[in-house]
Amino acid sequence: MIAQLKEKPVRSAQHQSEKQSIVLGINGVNVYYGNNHAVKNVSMPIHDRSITALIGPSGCGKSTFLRTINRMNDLIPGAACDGEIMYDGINLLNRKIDVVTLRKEIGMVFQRPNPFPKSIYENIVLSLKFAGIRGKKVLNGIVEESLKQAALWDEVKDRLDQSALSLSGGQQQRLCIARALALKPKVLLLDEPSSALDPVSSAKIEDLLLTLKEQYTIVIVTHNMQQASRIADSTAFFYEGEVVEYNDTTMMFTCPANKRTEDYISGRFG
Ligand SMILES: Nc1ncnc2c1ncn2[C@@H]1O[C@H](COP(=O)(O)OP(=O)(O)OP(=O)(O)O)[C@@H](O)[C@H]1O
Repeated sequence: MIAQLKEKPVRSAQHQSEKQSIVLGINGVNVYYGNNHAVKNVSMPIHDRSITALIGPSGCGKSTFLRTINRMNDLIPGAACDGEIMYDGINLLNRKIDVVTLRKEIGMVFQRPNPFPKSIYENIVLSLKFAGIRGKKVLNGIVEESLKQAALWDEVKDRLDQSALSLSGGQQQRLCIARALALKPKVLLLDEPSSALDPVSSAKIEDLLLTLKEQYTIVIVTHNMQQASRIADSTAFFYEGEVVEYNDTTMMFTCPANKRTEDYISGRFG
């Protein structure tokens, strides 16, 4: 039988008191591409309504690990994983879980903005229809709410029927964030979401993430040390597939426990 993910609990004032509870409990996760052991025995907590940054040199397994959380790696031939990613009492790496439901709960935004070649409105509505949400009034409401959450509404409310491709890169990326938010996820995974953007658009994304963390749990891969130090509550330093250090971000950047972390954040390699 296919195990369904449980209904998402309603967020409430009581939920607020659990702010630092663990949303994703990651225990001994390994990921392989054939013989390449890309992620090695990774364990860490991901706390509720916080930003966790994954940093480390190119090829150290950050994106692979991120994609494993919502099972995007399943789509890669030859990829395999083991270990536990516990979410709401369920191991997300269990082959039997419904990945479509999982990806609604744990949404993903990629490095390059990838809107559909459709209108701004359709970009959000298509995912909702796919998720079985119907009714013009309901759909319109969610479109407005998610565009507002992504700090894009004021810029696009008078041109919802225009092509998403007519937006700037930064606007397109905020649209992709709105598209993910429309499905009301609990967790948002972002793989270098501002690396393809200019500094002004990048700053807008950072501001947006700081606002969104009041409601969502965010995990972000970034190459930008300043960005990690500005926005992340916790940071994990990956090196050759392992998490060498995981800590409160301020601690990691001011007082790294490991020499390799220190060398990386001070720009000696990577
Ligand atoms: N689709 C794939 N198929 C096979 N091997 C892959 C695939 N994606 C990544 N790898 C390998 O897995 C290892 C980790 O790569 P990954 O992209 O996760 O690292 P990363 O830290 O995110 O790098 P970057 O910062 O450059 O994006 C590398 O050895 C890479 O070659």
